Amino acid sequence: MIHAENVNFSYHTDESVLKAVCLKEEAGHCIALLGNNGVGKSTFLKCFNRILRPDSGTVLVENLNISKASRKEIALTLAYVEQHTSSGRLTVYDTVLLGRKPHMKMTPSEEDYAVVDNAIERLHLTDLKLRYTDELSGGELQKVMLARALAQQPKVLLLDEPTASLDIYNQHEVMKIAAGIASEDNMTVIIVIHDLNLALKYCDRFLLMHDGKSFDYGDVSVITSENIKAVYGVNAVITEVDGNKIVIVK
Ligand SMILES: Nc1ncnc2c1ncn2[C@@H]1O[C@H](COP(=O)(O)OP(=O)(O)OP(=O)(O)O)[C@@H](O)[C@H]1O
Repeated sequence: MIHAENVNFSYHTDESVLKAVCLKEEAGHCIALLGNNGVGKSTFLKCFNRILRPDSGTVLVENLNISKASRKEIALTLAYVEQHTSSGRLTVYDTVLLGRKPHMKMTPSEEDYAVVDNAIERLHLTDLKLRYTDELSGGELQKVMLARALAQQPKVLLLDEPTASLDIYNQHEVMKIAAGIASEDNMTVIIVIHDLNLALKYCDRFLLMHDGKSFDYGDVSVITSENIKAVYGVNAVITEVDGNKIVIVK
């Protein structure tokens, strides 16, 4: 279970970026974090995993209070793939192996290697595993960082625009994998995403943010023309294709 309660944050100015943001959910859901540019989605993810310290409010993952947890406890609980990934000069394999750091003793165990192999296979990176990360395309690197986060075996996976630099095939691949991780591994996956139709196809919960606040939260029923107008300021119609809701901006 995750529970973010009344999370407030400002960046050294009087202006609040997050205003009492709340999010409570059982494990096993893939949650889309939606809202317009600058509304505070990335800031919320960073407050969630204590890269930033909220001014007030709490974040609980199961019984762990993130504001009081050690760095090791946080690394065993939360994995985060940031929006703009960069890499040093390591192979893909060694980069993914870094995800095992919180679990590792002095040297990697057989289990560590098995988890890394599994993450690499799950992201279809086997052919790239001996390549250096600074020689990959942006989309390939994005998938490597997701594999590293998976290798961490967290309870909560935080993904900031994971599909931003991916082609249409890989956008769907990554979202399918993210949704699969949530349902099959009983993990909570929180994804900042701008593409509403990708979110609708793969996520089962939606947090709509507006003006630094949680505007609405719930299953697919919260994606309505009214909410889209209120949050994004655009007129949209909602229709269905093959049982999936889709949004068409008028
Ligand atoms: N390091 C920082 N210092 C000061 N202000 C910041 C900093 N990072 C972000 N902000 C501001 O905080 C607000 C929220 O930014 P944030 O990146 O969380 O928004 P977002 O919803 O993720 O946006 P986008 O969809 O464009 O990625 C914005 O007004 C932004 O300018």
